[in-house]
Amino acid sequence: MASAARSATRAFLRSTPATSSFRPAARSARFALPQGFRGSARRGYASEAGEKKGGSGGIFALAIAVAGGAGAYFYLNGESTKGPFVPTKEDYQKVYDEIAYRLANETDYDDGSYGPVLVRLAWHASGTYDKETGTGGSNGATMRFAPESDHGANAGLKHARDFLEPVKAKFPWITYSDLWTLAGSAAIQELGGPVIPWRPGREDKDVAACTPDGRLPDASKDQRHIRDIFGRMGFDDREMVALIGAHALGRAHTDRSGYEGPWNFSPTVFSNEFFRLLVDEKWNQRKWNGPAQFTDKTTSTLMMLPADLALVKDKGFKKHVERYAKDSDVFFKEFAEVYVKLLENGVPFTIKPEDRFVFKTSE
Ligand code: HEM
Repeated sequence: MASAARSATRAFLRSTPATSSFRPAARSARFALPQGFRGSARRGYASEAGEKKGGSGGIFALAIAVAGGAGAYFYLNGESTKGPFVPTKEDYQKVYDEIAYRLANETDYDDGSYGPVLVRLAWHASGTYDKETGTGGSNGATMRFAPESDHGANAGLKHARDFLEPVKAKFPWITYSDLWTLAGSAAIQELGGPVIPWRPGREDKDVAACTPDGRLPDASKDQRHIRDIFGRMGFDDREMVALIGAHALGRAHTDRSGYEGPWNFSPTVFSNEFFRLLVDEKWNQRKWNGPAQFTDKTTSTLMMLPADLALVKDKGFKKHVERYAKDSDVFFKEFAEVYVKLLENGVPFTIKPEDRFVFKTSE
């Protein structure tokens, strides 16, 4: 398990902040400049960022154009020998390392990790996809703008967006939509989950591309609603169940969704615990003033949403819940496949699926 997950879990169990681990790999990533950000190209970037121009080279950055899905920057700084900056897999690994570094060190949040809320950001950015119209999805990062940022379902995701701002500042060539999805993949890996192959190619869109409210699931609803919402994105029963298994991570917050509590005792470790508890535990309706939710009979400290319990009420869903509860390897494999699909729906990639990047998880 990655050290971020381990330290965050300790923090949750002891309710004390985890000591941050300082890894040499992450440390070098922190100070590394991406390929192409040296010499004149770097000056071009500095000038774009508003720093004072200097030297005799004249205008350093005449134009910056984002080329194609790869998010390549052209630095037309008067030195025609310099080509466009096209990020390589190694450049994206540096972005991954920076996110992993921040996850390991920014532990004064929730149960000790921003990982779960990053997974939710990537999901809500992607889960607006409509296969009929081709609208929504991760290609656009339109949650940067109101009204989408103010949609009830997106409450609390500013924490995740703000967490990633320093990463965007350090690697300005990456689009927000690539950054948010890469962060979702990185968080799954760093919290002990499966490898999530990833490819770049998303472009940021403007406010006009914001999706209408109501495309994300409503936790108070049942299996019919789940099939409507996830069917619209192109998922089948098995894929829907696997995806919702991400509720092994994180917790609900009264000031965000109105619900409260974690789904299991290790909310910063990716596991099949969500399914095991759905099958093995008895869930009673919680008596409180908040919205209808369920609590475990054994400790009364855990939580299930009405939509979570629909997964064991419905026969078509339940058989997958039981498969995943029994076999964590099967869950990890099928989750990885469907999370990749979620993050890629509607994106016009130029990179082929077989050339997806596999990022190295932190030691
Ligand atoms: C029927 C489908 C789903 C419903 C109704 C649902 C609903 C919710 C709700 C109400 C919360 C609590 C938000 C808060 O108060 O902070 C939440 C959290 C979360 N959801 Fe879902 N969700 C669904 C599917 C998914 C999927 C497909 C994923 C990822 C693949 C996911 C990942 C997460 C994560 C990681 C959290 C924890 C966030 C945190 O700790 O801040 N959910 N979800």
